[in-house]
Amino acid sequence: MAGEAPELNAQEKAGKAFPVSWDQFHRDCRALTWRLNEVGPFHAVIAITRGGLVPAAIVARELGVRVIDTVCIASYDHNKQGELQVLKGISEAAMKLGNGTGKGLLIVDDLVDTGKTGRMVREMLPDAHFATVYAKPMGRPLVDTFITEVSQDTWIFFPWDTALSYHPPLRDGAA
Ligand SMILES: O=P(O)(O)OC[C@H]1O[C@H](OP(=O)(O)OP(=O)(O)O)[C@H](O)[C@@H]1O
Ligand code: HPA
Ligand SMILES: [Mg+2]
Repeated sequence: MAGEAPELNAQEKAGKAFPVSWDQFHRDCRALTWRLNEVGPFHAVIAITRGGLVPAAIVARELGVRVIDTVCIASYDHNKQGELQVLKGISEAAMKLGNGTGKGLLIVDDLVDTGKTGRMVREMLPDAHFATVYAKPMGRPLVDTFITEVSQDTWIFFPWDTALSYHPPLRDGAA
């Protein structure tokens, strides 16, 4: 409608960009594992797909955990959050390993932003340990262990969503 402010998506609201390289991400996952090593051992890792798959693989490798399950949740269409959709729940085998409550299980995701996704998985596994590589203030209280906090108005660009590209020099008007 005329005069109404257009709805801003998360990235437009964010404004600040925090690009993460593969190398940085790998180092941050290793740093996360150092902290998790003090908390475990864990019977299994539960990756929140898709973003949690990459850190879950690295963390599981470092911790020597061979059982990895997924909980498949979609909410962001590019950078705008919609309704949460559980596309696949936690498997019966993983549920059994966590005694039905998640005890001894490690949930891994790439980040918490509003915390909606994390909250949903916590409800499924209330006694599990929840770890993310990055955290924004709104989601932070939901996470047991994380490595780097960024402000709520920052948008994190993960290496699997980005590519190297030409950047014009400052004198040609680059920001
Ligand atoms: O704390 P929240 O505001 O809920 O946001 C965090 C979630 O959003 C992203 O997943 P997304 O739904 O984009 O799916 P993807 O992992 O498949 O990219 C990210 O990987 C987290 O899982
Ligand atoms: N970056 C990438 N994906 C996301 C973010 C973010 O900052 N917040 C929620 N999903
Ligand atoms: Mg995700």
